[in-house]
Amino acid sequence: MLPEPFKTSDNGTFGEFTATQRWPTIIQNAIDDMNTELQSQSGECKKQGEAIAAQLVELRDEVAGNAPLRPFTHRETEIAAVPSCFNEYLADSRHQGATWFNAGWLFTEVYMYRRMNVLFKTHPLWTQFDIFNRLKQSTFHSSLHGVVELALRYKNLRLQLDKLSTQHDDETLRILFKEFIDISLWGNATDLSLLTNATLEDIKSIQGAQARKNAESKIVIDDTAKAWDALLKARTTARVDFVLDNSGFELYADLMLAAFLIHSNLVKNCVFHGKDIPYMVSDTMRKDFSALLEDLEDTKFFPTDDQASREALDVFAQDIRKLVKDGQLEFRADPFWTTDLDYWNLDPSETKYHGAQLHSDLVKSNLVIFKGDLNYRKLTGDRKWPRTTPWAEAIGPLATNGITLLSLRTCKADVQVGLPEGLDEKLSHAWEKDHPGKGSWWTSSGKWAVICFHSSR
Ligand SMILES: O=P(O)(O)OC[C@@]1(O)O[C@H](CO)[C@@H](O)[C@@H]1O
Ligand SMILES: [Mg+2]
Ligand SMILES: [Mn+2]
Repeated sequence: MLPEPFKTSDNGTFGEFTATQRWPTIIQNAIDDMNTELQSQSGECKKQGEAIAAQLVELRDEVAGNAPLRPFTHRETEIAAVPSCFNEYLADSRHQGATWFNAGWLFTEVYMYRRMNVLFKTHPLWTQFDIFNRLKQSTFHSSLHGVVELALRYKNLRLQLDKLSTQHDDETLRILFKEFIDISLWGNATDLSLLTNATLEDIKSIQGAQARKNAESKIVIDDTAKAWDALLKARTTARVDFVLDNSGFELYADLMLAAFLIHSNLVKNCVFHGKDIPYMVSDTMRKDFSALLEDLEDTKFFPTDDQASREALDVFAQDIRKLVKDGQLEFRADPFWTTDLDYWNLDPSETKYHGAQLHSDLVKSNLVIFKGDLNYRKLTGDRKWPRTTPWAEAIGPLATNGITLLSLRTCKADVQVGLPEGLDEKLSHAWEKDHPGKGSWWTSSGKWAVICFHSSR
């Protein structure tokens, strides 16, 4: 018998907190950004925008008032191309009486972003407007320091990668792989000290290893070595896929990892899977991918009077553009990724919303990297598994249907599996000290991470 998915009505859970406290705030932030945007609009555009803002207020009140979850109307479905999986869920006998604060957390959260998108798609002058764009861009802009630091490191390493791959210095490549995985995992410039413009010897040295140990202590499950072995087996012609999470620095770190894999001749090409609508506030759309490259080359967006830094940013952006032009890096955005379907549907059995299509393509990949917490929730069905449940059990059909996967997850939700006996109790006890009654929320704090691999080949 499968455990139930987490619900927004589960007392004392982070999911309940997210629904009741964070969702109204997220919508209010969107209303505020809309009102800011409207100050520079006029005429019909302003009129439509004001209508959207008013409907966002209604949506906020609907959520805050714990209203029933309504199906999308025929008109909304037609104009906004809403996949019918949402209405199917709401029509399902098991989900009758669903309200915002009493329904599946995963479904309701994804449904909320779809409800917001419908408001824009049903106003002709606003169909392509990303209400989260201002926030995405300002967040990336404020990460200038980490962006420049990483660009300098990369430029330094880039020169040495050719040598490493011809010398077959796999040990150094393995260490660098781990570095780039860690940076992609945390999606920010946490611990760049290991990639200072030190020589490779330094990185291999004792203090490099010590600094790495410190960063590693927060990674409570680490299958990096298994992913490394999978790449070594497929080296020089491997394909690696990234099911993306956030735009901005996290996407930048993912691009760094992809460039490292390709230029170290381990991997031939990478496929990035983004979102087709604005989603979870910060998730990556095609336009965010293009904007990131433009931002790197924009002296106003990333001002630096340091010539070396300026050059490092330009070199990286040009390197990525070349990989795209040469077909070694591809960006796709299948509608499946923004449905409420969990990833047990990445399987031949799911033939309505592209699950089967994506599965037949992803089995050709040597490694599918799923980034972030929401993807982890979808891999495990966001279910109330005991936290020691084996990873292979929690990912259901993905354990046997031929996809080789790696989840790089910073822990930001209630669901957690794969822990050794006793660890949850230990970390809950520690977290309880500063968070009375919320000890189990250590898995929702973003302070710990897991790197979970599985291959059925
Ligand atoms: O996928 P990400 O960006 O790592 O995290 C997504 C997230 O912030 O949103 C949901 C709660 O609103 C949770 O899955 C998680 O906290
Ligand atoms: Mg994330
Ligand atoms: Mn995200």
